[in-house]
Amino acid sequence: MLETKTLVKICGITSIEQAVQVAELGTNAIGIISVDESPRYISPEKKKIIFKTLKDLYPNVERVSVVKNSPIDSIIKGFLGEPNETIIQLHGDEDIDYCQKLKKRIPDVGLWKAFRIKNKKDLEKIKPYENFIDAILLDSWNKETYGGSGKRIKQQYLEDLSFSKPWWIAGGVSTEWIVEILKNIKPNGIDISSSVETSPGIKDIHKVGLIIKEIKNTNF
Ligand SMILES: O=C(O)c1ccccc1NCC(=O)[C@H](O)[C@H](O)COP(=O)(O)O
Repeated sequence: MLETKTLVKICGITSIEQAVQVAELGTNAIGIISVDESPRYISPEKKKIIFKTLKDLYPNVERVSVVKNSPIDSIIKGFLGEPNETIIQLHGDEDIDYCQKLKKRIPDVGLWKAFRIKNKKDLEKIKPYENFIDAILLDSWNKETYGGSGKRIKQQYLEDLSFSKPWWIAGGVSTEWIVEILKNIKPNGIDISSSVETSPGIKDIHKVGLIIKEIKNTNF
């Protein structure tokens, strides 16, 4: 039987140097935060340079723009011409109508929808979206920020999950949690940010290497 490897996304990259180092370590996706209140926010101009560099050097690494409740026109404007991103990750309260409208405007860019899970009921909101998005990302809920909090989703909400689209786990993922995630939760991908940082937006490349290696080398 062919083994399917769990994918890795390193999110909140803010420089070309770190984008290239992280790509070299074997990540499958790199996220850039286009949410202006985030300490990891970078401008459309800088994002364009980073994604263009990744596109040229590591074309197989997904280039993910993370946005939150942005008007569709401002997402398109933020491309500064042709998009260099391969994925838009909607990390706010975007509804299905918004997803459909955005997809119509940019059919060649993948659409991932993040759901911030506060309770069991939040999981029930996902199914209706499934036909209108390309992947699901489950993140934790907290009142201070929409993402990058370092907080985990409660374990009890992560049992027996099944979706018709590939899904990613996010929120407080660190090396201590990887075995449990791979053995029992079994997402298609793992999204990591603050556990591998020295400060918001600055990654500890050694830690990034260790966690990617652990994910890629652990088999169940
Ligand atoms: O990272 C941010 O600062 C951020 C701000 C606003 C919306 C989304 C944001 N990040 C989205 C991500 O995909 C993060 O990787 C995800 O929330 C997990 O972060 P962490 O808990 O720090 O691993």
